[in-house]
Amino acid sequence: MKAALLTSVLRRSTAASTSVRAFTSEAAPERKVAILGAAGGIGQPLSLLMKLNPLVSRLALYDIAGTPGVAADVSHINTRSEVKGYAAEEQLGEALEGSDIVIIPAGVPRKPGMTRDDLFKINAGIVKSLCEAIAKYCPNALVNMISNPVNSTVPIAAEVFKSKGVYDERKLFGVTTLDVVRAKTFYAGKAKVNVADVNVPVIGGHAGITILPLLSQATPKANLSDEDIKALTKRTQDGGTEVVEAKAGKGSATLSMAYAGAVFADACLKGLNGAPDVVECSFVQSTVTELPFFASKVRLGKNGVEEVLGLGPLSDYEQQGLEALKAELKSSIEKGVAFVRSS
Ligand SMILES: NC(=O)c1ccc[n+]([C@@H]2O[C@H](COP(=O)([O-])OP(=O)(O)OC[C@H]3O[C@@H](n4cnc5c(N)ncnc54)[C@H](O)[C@@H]3O)[C@@H](O)[C@H]2O)c1
Ligand SMILES: O=C(O)C[C@H](O)C(=O)O
Repeated sequence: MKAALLTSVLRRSTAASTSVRAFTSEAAPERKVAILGAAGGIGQPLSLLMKLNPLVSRLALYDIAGTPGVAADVSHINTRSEVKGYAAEEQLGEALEGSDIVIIPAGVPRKPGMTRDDLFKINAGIVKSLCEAIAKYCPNALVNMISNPVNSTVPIAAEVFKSKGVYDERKLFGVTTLDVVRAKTFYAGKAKVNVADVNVPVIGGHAGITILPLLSQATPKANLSDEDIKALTKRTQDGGTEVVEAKAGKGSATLSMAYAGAVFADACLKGLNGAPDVVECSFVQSTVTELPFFASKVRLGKNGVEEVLGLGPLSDYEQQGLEALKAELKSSIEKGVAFVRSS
């Protein structure tokens, strides 16, 4: 959901004359979206934003605690989708059945001083068991993985799906949209352009130096110095830590992540519905580099990933950044694979 669409949905949904009919008249196909971890810091605002999306007809909100309240709350909003909350593990199957997209923000967030990899111990197991349920109840759904460390949780999901014989590489996405959201905001500020007009691809992975914004490809073009480019790159790589430190022990990015997750899920829905030229960056199975998973621009379609797009021309600085990120990304991917294979 791009900013303009979100604004227009919000405007229409708060207008006195708005009725559910206004949304159903858009004749979008039936689409079920499930959110796993729906009662959390990301899950709650993401549930709100997905409830506002007119492309969603059924919204399943699952968490291990707190979902009835979130579902009751969100369900009163005057939009098309029917909302149901699922609170206990025995309800997970029903939450997942018939889903077109499953969004996963379940798991623990960072505290100051932690890396995303420090979350592996707890989140790897959570993601593995949720993916086992997805393999059983909705093996054809697109999976939008938000839980960290994304560089490892996506390979974990792939291994689970492979072990269950349901892996389709076109349907598994690590959500790296927040890196793009940040790169766009920081670039717009420095270049003094309207953020709504800005595009910045971000490649690699989703942790520290594995996050590589391609500012040489940013549009609209601006004359930035090498120092500016370095500072923007570093700020994008450290954007998550900036929020973790500002929240001082109360978690990591939730609101901007919910926005980013809603943007990415909206793009997936549009792709499923056959909209042309839907392109977003995402961490997917890839042959763009020698690494088996890599974030780059991907074209989305009726089956998920339609095409993994190349990196385009890189500056010398970006080329160095690309070489520098490979070792860490490779080891995070291997850690995820080993976790499933050894369990
Ligand atoms: N990909 C990204 O760009 C990005 C951005 C921000 C945060 N994150 C990650 O998203 C995750 C969630 O962050 P948050 O701030 O929402 O955390 P949170 O603690 O506020 O919420 C997590 C929710 O997950 C639920 N949960 C735990 N185990 C579960 C299970 N087995 N099944 C279903 N739900 C379960 C919890 O009950 C909780 O409601 C973290 O791992 C965080 O690092 C990723
Ligand atoms: O930084 C974090 O731990 C959360 C997330 O990955 C982010 O980029 O905000």
